[in-house]
Amino acid sequence: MKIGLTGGIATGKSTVAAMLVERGALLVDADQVAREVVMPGEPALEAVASAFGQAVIHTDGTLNRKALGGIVFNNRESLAQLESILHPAIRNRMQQQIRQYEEQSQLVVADIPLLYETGQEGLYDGIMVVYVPQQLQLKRLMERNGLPEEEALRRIGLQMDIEQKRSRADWVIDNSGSLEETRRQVDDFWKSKDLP
Ligand SMILES: CC(C)(COP(=O)(O)OP(=O)(O)OC[C@H]1O[C@@H](n2cnc3c(N)ncnc32)[C@H](O)[C@@H]1O)[C@@H](O)C(=O)NCCC(=O)NCCS
Ligand SMILES: Nc1ncnc2c1ncn2[C@@H]1O[C@H](COP(=O)(O)OP(=O)(O)OP(=O)(O)O)[C@@H](O)[C@H]1O
Repeated sequence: MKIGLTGGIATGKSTVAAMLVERGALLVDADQVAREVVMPGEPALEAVASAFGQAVIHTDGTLNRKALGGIVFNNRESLAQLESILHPAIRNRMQQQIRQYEEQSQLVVADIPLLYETGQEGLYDGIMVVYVPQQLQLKRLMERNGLPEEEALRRIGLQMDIEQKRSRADWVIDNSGSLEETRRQVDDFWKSKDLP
């Protein structure tokens, strides 16, 4: 079985993914794959450099993620342009990894922040949404990334509303309580699927 794992920025996808991995799932992480496709020598990095200029490339040839984030998270058109370069490469690489992992584990989890935004529900047997109310999402994002409220709200606003994601989910993990409470819900999911 392969499931998609999503939620909003800082709602706890990585936290829940780690719990699923502890129980034996194999994980494919879109944020990590997004880093792999822009390693030096990759065609996507060349395309990013042509589109955004040398200011987004460090002198050692690696991507300056902070500089690029500063551009695209403040300008929707630039973000759309970056996505049109990266998303096909990310999606291809993820599907390859998922096919390999399916031979090795009964549960493959694909952690994809923009799963609904990019219409990928149909690729999975079901979708798990990691949910916290927006106020708590804002608080955790500000604390983790050291962002001022205005900037954190802007980043949240770039994604589909978390309530909407929750209502579309096959399984909801409510991560607004303690980590123990979250782990209990992950365990319940595991048992409900008769996983080993
Ligand atoms: C702009 C980049 C270089 C900034 O890198 P940085 O290391 O600062 O952030 P990181 O990649 O860890 O992302 C942090 C969070 O930002 C959010 N985010 C990232 N990309 C996007 C996007 N296109 N739209 C909305 N939110 C996004 C996600 O919730 C993500 O978990 C990077 O986010 C990127 O390459 N984004 C485009 C690729 C993409 O869409 N990735 C999302 C997974 S499909
Ligand atoms: N149940 C919880 N209680 C308290 N803090 C939590 C809980 N779950 C997660 N956190 C904290 O909230 C922050 C966001 O969690 P996490 O990094 O797992 O989210 P994410 O959805 O993977 O984020 P992103 O979209 O940015 O990749 C982290 O600092 C994490 O330590």
